Amino acid sequence: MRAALVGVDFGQGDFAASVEELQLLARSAGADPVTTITAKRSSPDAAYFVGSGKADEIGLSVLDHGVEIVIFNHALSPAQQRNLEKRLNIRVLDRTSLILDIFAQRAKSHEGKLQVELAQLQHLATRLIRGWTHLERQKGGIGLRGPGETQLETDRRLIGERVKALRARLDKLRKQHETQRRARGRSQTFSVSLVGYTNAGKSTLFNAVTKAGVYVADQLFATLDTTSRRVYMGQDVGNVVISDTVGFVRELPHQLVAAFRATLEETIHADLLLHVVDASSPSRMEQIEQVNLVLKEIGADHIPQILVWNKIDAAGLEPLVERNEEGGLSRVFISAHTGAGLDLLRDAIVESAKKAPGAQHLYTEGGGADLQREWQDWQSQQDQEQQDLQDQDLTDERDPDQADEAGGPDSIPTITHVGSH
Ligand SMILES: Nc1nc2c(ncn2[C@@H]2O[C@H](COP(=O)(O)OP(=O)(O)OP(=O)(O)O)[C@@H](O)[C@H]2O)c(=O)[nH]1
Ligand SMILES: [Mg+2]
Repeated sequence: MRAALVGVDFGQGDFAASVEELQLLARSAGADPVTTITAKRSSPDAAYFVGSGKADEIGLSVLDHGVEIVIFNHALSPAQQRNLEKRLNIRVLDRTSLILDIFAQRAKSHEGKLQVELAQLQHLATRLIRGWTHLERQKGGIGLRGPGETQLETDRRLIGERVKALRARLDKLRKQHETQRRARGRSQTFSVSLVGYTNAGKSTLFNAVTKAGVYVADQLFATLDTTSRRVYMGQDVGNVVISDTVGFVRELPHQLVAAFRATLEETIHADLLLHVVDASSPSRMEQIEQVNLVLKEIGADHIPQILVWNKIDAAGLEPLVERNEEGGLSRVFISAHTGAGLDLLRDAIVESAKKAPGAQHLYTEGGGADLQREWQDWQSQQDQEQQDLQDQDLTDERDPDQADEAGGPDSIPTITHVGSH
């Protein structure tokens, strides 16, 4: 499906990287991005997110490139999405729906599928407005219409019921997990979760570490999900359970974070987080921040964390262990690909396991001088970019053409895409 991508630069973070990431996301969802339209604004336009002039520019681009779908790199309000679809006469997808769609395609387990459906319905519920014609057409369908109820109320009620049922089932699964976790006696086994931005190299590292262990249990724990493995870490520590997890992206939809809480349970209950970072990515600092935001959201921000600077082969760095002023581990430089530094990482895991529980060595509590400098540089760079944007004369016109909020029959929200697959 030929797609036009739209990114608006608000002067926050690395805009080019963010647009590049949208291209990856679009491709992951099965779209073929044929053109990218960018704009610079200080704040979103209420009616179209971009200004109406920009919207028309997108419209021309759609015609020029035979585009079938327009994908925004932002969360659009239901009204903005509707107005854009009306003006451009084409399906418009926002970033949240795009990510939800990728998750829907990837979800393999029963639980994963339930979680995605829940997230999709919750997202859909916010854009439910009058004129949901495909249900309208089935009007009179059995049980679809209660007496005196409008279609909208019926739709809301149906979604609400489904959401409730999904929540109940997920809750039950969560309790089962909890029981299993207790039965495993996880207090005896030190558990490590690999977390990090998508594409940081978590799975590569997971494979490298589980193979690199002196002893690797081939067999997967039935009670863990398929991405957890037991690795023998030597006499002092014994077995350690290592889990690979779902990657994070910036602006991970809130519904998705909530729905995936159960999947991320291994992360919440881990004794140590290896926060894997793509050291060769120019936006690594921003990615670290985004991952930490999600960790906070799922209540895993209190867990000791070691930053794993991965892909040093691509970044031109050497294997290294960096410590904070108190001598705690803060950063380990490795390449999951070449295997460089994996021995250092294994030592770091062993050291953490020996110190646990209690030893907090969150990099946020210091880190080496180099890391601190890197943070400061990045932050002042962010400040500067923000300042530059404010200094500019932003004359993107405001749009008075606020479309009717109630919506007529032609302002139908796009729901085919977010239905379950
Ligand atoms: N050059 C280099 N590439 C690496 C290294 N580690 C991983 N990669 C590459 O980075 C890409 C992403 O690796 P994955 O292991 O799938 O990343 P991930 O973090 O599991 O990604 P998600 O599952 O999408 O969150 C792959 O193309 C890997 O081959 C490394 O140390 N050096
Ligand atoms: Mg992975």
